[in-house]
Amino acid sequence: MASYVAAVDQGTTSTRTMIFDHSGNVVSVDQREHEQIFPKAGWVEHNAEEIWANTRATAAGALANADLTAAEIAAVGITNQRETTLVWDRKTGKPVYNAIVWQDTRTDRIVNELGALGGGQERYREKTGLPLATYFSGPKIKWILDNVDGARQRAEAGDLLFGNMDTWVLWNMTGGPDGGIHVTDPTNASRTMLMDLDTLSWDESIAADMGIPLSMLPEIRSSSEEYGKVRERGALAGVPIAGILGDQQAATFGQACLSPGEAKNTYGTGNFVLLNTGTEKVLSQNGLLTTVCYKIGDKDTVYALEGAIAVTGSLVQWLRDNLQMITSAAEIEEHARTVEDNGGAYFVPAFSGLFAPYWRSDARGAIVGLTRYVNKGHLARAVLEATAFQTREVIDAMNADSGVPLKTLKVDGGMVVNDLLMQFQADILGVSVIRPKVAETTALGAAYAAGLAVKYWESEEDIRSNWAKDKQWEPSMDESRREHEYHNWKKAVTKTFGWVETD
Ligand SMILES: Nc1ncnc2c1ncn2[C@@H]1O[C@H](COP(=O)(O)OP(=O)(O)O)[C@@H](O)[C@H]1O
Ligand SMILES: O=P(O)(O)OC[C@H](O)CO
Repeated sequence: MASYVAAVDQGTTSTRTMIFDHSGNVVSVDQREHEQIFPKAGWVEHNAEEIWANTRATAAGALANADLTAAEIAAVGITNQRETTLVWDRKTGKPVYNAIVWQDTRTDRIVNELGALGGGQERYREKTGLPLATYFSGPKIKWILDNVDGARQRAEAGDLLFGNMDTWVLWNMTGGPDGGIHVTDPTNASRTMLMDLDTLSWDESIAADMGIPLSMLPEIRSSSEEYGKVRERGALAGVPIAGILGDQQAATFGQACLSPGEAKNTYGTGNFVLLNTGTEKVLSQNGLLTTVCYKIGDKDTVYALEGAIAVTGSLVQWLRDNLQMITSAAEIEEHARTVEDNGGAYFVPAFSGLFAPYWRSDARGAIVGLTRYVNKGHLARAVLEATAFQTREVIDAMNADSGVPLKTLKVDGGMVVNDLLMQFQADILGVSVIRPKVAETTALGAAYAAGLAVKYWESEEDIRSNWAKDKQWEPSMDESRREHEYHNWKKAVTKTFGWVETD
């Protein structure tokens, strides 16, 4: 048996390949960022060919960094930014348009039109577990077919393929136009708004309403099984590709949230809280998504409730790149530490409208509570606090849906190195916040899915026993201040509603 398992993590801002050992420790990593393309206000795109080039480069880089060969890798898993939508030509492998990213709001009008059809919002919520929103893939596919010259005819003729980034990476890794396999898993498919959550198959009537030919949709397989082998020319040539999980579900798996009631929060470009609800599909009454958590081989499907928050770490990036107020993401903590509190300022980053629990596409960002007193330190604090307040809102919704208040929160992602944020998170939630030793839980989760399929790991118990705590933050804010701050935050949120006037 080969000694390691690899994972490709195709994220919103970068692509990395990581290699893990049997204890779940990181043996090697290679990472490349890709361009964020903003053609118009509210539009966000990626160049899919750049992403595929970065995938190839990081696979080779990760092997080289640890002086390994493909023969030492037992399996590779794929995890990815979810919902981001690509349509390409099956014969040439060329995308017909850039990938439309999950944060993109151009499908506003399409979403409103779909809501006006028979069944409206309720039909989508019951079948797919999702509210009608610009976030999901189906309306993005429709936009491409409606707006790219000739795309609809080519799709109807069977010449075009759709995929999220898992499918794009898998298809290319297994040969592209030369025998590439066109497959996805239920965690990704559950974010397209085209999959029936009970049957885990494409819903023909929803696809028909969106004008999407079924022939362009990938086959839905489980999250953990051998789909194919890496093509001979690839750095990982011959290695079985044996796991696919959307990145937030992968982090849930990598955090060993394997029993109902266990939850994690990933702090990346956005924040995503997932609560394992077991084999029961719970429909939220409080603005959360119902989604597939994972499906391991032919075992029963495990579901989750999800609080998806569009803008958290990307607000820090915005401060760095658009305002040049900081030169690195880490610098925000230094500024925030120059002051005791937010000075009365609250920053609601509704750049893509508001996701959970509001689902308001008419909201846009606002900073409220400004006076002459407010300085750079206060704003830095308000930026970090926005992440923690938004998390509190989705955890409150989860507690209301499940009826069982969360006692601890496992955290991971790029922002959890920020000590001030983690302490404020524990304070504003009133629960302990726990960071694991291996914070790369997304890639690790995909590696586990792949390693389980090839018997590199025996069972999910291995995942539990590999998990270890690094650091824990306990709440220290008094109750009245906590509730006062949270009240102000909720008031600030209402100020962003209705900014965009859609007809
Ligand atoms: N020290 C820090 N404090 C606050 N935010 C940070 C810090 N370091 C990184 N970030 C934020 O974390 C995000 C990157 O996290 P990552 O998990 O790599 O994101 P993704 O997987 O979404 O691409 C960026 O948006 C960045 O602004
Ligand atoms: O790539 P991330 O970590 O920003 O995650 C993006 C989510 O999957 C979007 O739903």
